[in-house]
Amino acid sequence: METLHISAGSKKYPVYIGIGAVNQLKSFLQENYPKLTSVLIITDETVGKLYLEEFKAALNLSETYVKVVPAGEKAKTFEVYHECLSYALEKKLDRKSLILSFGGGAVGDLAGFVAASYMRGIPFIQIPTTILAHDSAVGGKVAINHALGKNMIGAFYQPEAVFYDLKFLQSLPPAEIRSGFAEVIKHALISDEEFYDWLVKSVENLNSIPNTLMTEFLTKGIKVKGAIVEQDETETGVRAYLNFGHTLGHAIEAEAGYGSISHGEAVAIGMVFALKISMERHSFNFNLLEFNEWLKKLGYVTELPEGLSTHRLLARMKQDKKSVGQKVRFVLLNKIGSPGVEELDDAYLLNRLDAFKRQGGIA
Ligand SMILES: NC(=O)c1ccc[n+]([C@@H]2O[C@H](COP(=O)([O-])OP(=O)(O)OC[C@H]3O[C@@H](n4cnc5c(N)ncnc54)[C@H](O)[C@@H]3O)[C@@H](O)[C@H]2O)c1
Ligand SMILES: O=C(O)C(=O)C[C@@H](O)[C@H](O)[C@H](O)COP(=O)(O)O
Ligand SMILES: [Zn+2]
Repeated sequence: METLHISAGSKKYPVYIGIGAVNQLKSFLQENYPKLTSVLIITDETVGKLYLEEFKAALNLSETYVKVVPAGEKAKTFEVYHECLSYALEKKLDRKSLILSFGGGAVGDLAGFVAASYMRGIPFIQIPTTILAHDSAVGGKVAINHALGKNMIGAFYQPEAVFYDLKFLQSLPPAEIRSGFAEVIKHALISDEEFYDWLVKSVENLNSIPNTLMTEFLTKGIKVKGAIVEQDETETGVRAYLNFGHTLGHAIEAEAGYGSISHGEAVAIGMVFALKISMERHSFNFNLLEFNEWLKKLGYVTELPEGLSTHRLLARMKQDKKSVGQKVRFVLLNKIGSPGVEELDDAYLLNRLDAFKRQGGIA
């Protein structure tokens, strides 16, 4: 079992990683919340069916309520958010209650935002169940989507702890493994060449990742994320680097319709595009062709989904949270491990998007 510590602003919290991590949750609650009045587990239909009974039995607490939300991006809506708040009020949760977010990134983002806003904030704990959530469970970005943009309504609100039990990952379908692994690639690309080279060398397919390898790249990824969050909790500077691949990625998710392409798969396309621009604008010596081939071998699509308008994608990118005065600000790399944020001109971006679309990616 590995334990990391994140210090974000005023909050310092542990991240427990490993098979069986969740078995420590009950004693953590007993030690740290002696006056706990009730617990609300927020989970989704899929995770609930697979693991809720086992999870509740391991917790074995009185005054435990459960809210099951739809799986995937359907959880990150105003309606579901409202339902969770109503449920918490009906069950009389108070400021000594605690929310347990049990699921992937969508559940974590939703449950965290419920916790952040219920009675102006009650504590919550992340119990991630996807590879992707090595990213989303750490760092305190919590949010729901708006038709006009991804994660547009939310807060920075840190969890009390993260219990990352890797046994849950065994039931992930291939598409979710792929989605989550994209954020691992992102963490490698923005942090250091050694991590990136090791990752490319070690991961030749996503079908049967040995536990030791999985633990190693997830732990490395969390370390990269934690180090950045510790420097800049609320994204006034370097935290934007964690958005590498996301400016186009989020635009694709919103344009295609939330949930019709997974977050990680959209980010993978966004990273290919961002790398291409990085190479055009900087003397960045990177083997993009090889990267693109590696992604394809792992099962990623590396071109824009069919039917998306580049004008509309640009309009979405102008609405991105990093934008200032409707000027698109893009995370680019000077080299692996050396990201920066650059303002890009609309006409230039549209031209590059059109070429990316026309050529079917980088080819
Ligand atoms: N807050 C952040 O910093 C941050 C970082 C990255 C991504 N995100 C957000 O996270 C979301 C994507 O995360 P995700 O892919 O984990 O989301 P998710 O919660 O939608 O999970 C993906 C799918 O896998 C299923 N699932 C979850 N755990 C499972 C398991 N153990 N076995 C089988 N199926 C399982 C879910 O039911 C769902 O259908 C996006 O909304 C994205 O915007 C947030
Ligand atoms: O933690 C961050 O900061 C990130 O940007 C991590 C991203 O992987 C994640 O998808 C995040 O939710 C995107 O943030 P947003 O502010 O662009 O919505
Ligand atoms: Zn992301």
